[in-house]
Amino acid sequence: MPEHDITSAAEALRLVQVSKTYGTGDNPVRALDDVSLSLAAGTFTAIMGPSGSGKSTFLQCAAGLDQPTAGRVFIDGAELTGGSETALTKFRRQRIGFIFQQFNLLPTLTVLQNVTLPLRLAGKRADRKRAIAILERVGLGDRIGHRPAELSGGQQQRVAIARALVTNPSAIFADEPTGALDSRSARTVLSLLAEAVREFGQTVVMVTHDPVAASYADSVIFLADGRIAGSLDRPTAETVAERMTHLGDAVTLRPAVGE
Ligand SMILES: Nc1ncnc2c1ncn2[C@@H]1O[C@H](COP(=O)(O)OP(=O)(O)OP(=O)(O)O)[C@@H](O)[C@H]1O
Repeated sequence: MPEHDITSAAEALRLVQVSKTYGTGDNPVRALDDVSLSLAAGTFTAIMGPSGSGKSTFLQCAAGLDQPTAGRVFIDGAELTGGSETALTKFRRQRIGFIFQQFNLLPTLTVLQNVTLPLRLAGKRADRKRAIAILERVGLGDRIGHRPAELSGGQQQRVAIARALVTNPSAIFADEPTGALDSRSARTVLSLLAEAVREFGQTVVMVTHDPVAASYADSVIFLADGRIAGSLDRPTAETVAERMTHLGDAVTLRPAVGE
């Protein structure tokens, strides 16, 4: 029997009292303040909140791109925090997929080489067949020999999705993945992320400003002032937008007399 129980095996991400403070001395900024949460494997979660509420910091700490000042992060039951930088890099390569607003593809590599790169970096065989199958799945089977500059923004983001999926990671973190796209390309990208969750059981955590993008997720977690300020299951663009408006009120009006 494995030592960890079924509950923890079905948990893709756990944050335990995670805080992040930038700077020291007179003006420290507490960007994340004692955040605890647990996300089940095979779920699609959007992280939303006003500008400066800590969304990027949350993503950086949860995905092991930065170390929290306090607290612990677990991916798929394994602790991400507390190890060396080398251990963290290895952990990221083996267990985490990333999708960024600006795609972050390597311009000199072909589409196929970009997609197989994470496998090579993780010391695995560059499984061409698997990479091509995933590229076909995202509608780019006829573009595998092209360079990123020869593709539209939406196509480049689909390459980035294929690159994130190729290692079958425990969690995929997406930072404003539709921020640089027109609305039609954005819909395609969001549908692909939702399909990866529903059809392949992937776990996706996505930071976004856009209520329409958030409506593709199974649930939304709202941040305000570095703390979790609520959540919403089965979001629609309307319910998310409404909640965001009130979140803004709560943050800016907090010192005022309560309603
Ligand atoms: N490297 C840094 N040094 C100092 N302060 C920082 C740093 N990075 C972020 N902050 C501060 O931490 C807080 C949270 O920032 P963060 O970028 O996580 O917010 P955000 O919700 O992603 O904002 P936005 O929606 O505008 O991108 C802000 O007050 C920000 O100014």
